[in-house]
Amino acid sequence: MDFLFGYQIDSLDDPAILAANKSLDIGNPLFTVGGSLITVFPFLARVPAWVPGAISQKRAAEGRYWTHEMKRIPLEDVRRRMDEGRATPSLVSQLLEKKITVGIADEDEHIMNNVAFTTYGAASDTTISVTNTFFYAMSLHPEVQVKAQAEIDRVVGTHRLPEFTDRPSMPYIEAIYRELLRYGPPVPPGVMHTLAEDDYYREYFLPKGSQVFANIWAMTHDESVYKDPETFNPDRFITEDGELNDDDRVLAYGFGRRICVGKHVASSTMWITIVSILACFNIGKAKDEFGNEIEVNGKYDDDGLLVHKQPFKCSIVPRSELARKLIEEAALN
Ligand code: HEM
Repeated sequence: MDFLFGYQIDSLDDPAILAANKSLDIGNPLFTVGGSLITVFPFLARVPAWVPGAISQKRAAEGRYWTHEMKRIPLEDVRRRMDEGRATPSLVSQLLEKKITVGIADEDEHIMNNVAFTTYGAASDTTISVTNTFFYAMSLHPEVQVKAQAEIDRVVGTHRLPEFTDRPSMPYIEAIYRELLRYGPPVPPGVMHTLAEDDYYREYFLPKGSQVFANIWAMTHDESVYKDPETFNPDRFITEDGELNDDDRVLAYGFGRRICVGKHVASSTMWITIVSILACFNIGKAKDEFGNEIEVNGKYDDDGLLVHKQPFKCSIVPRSELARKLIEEAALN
């Protein structure tokens, strides 16, 4: 929101975040085949919302309201701050600036507003889902952390935080990134595509206009490609010589011309998150008041499009005094 609108979020109760969550919670299930009969029988979309049983229309109307709010709140905020001369640079503020100085078409403004909102919707839940899977996987796999931290200490040392220039020298961290997106793709069924022309899949004829899903989950859990697919194992991406193998497809970003346009941002965000956290913290199982380890809840919530880890307890402690200082310095900067 900062990058898009210069909108500062101080709490999860922020009205823009509440509106975004409502919009996505209502909208995501409608997006999937099982989520609404309309996706199976498109003619049902013509049934008015007042008809008894037209649940999807009512949900769609509710979703439209929250989507409108999700766009209105940060947009009005950036306009107000520009009027008061205290807007920070952002995608939308730059466009509105341009509108005042050289003028832009209403259509362009409309597009930019929708791009900013779509980007938020597409970027937030996916990145958060992978981050939660990361904490989950680390709580269960101390041996992965030991290897990762040995690599970080060898390449970065212990007196600074990792930087993007370190990325090529860290095959094991790269393998963790790849394995996270293989093990827990945030959009397991992929996003529905519509065929632009007639096609065949094996002996099946698929007429133009058919809606198809490329099942990301099935591909990333295909036993013939990924042995023991339910196990979190970054080493599957490492060769015997300790180098990265050539499986750099990251299927979790989808396919074709509608492939995730944010995949490079996502890759950088996930990489710096993984490496910075592992540089500074040890993650493990939480303990109860008697010192016994609390089992980690392995379940995910699934709205038919996106999956999110259910809440679980874990322990997150600084690796050392030096790490604590690095964290404090980073927080102050
Ligand atoms: C780990 C993080 C992410 C994952 C796993 C992910 C995954 C996906 C997937 C599966 C699609 C649908 C692709 C298809 O139709 O085949 C998609 C679309 C999209 N993603 Fe991402 N995404 C992530 C992060 C982001 C970020 C950070 C941004 C923006 C900065 C973003 C922006 C978009 C947009 C705008 C689309 C729609 C593209 C279109 O329909 O043409 N995503 N993403």
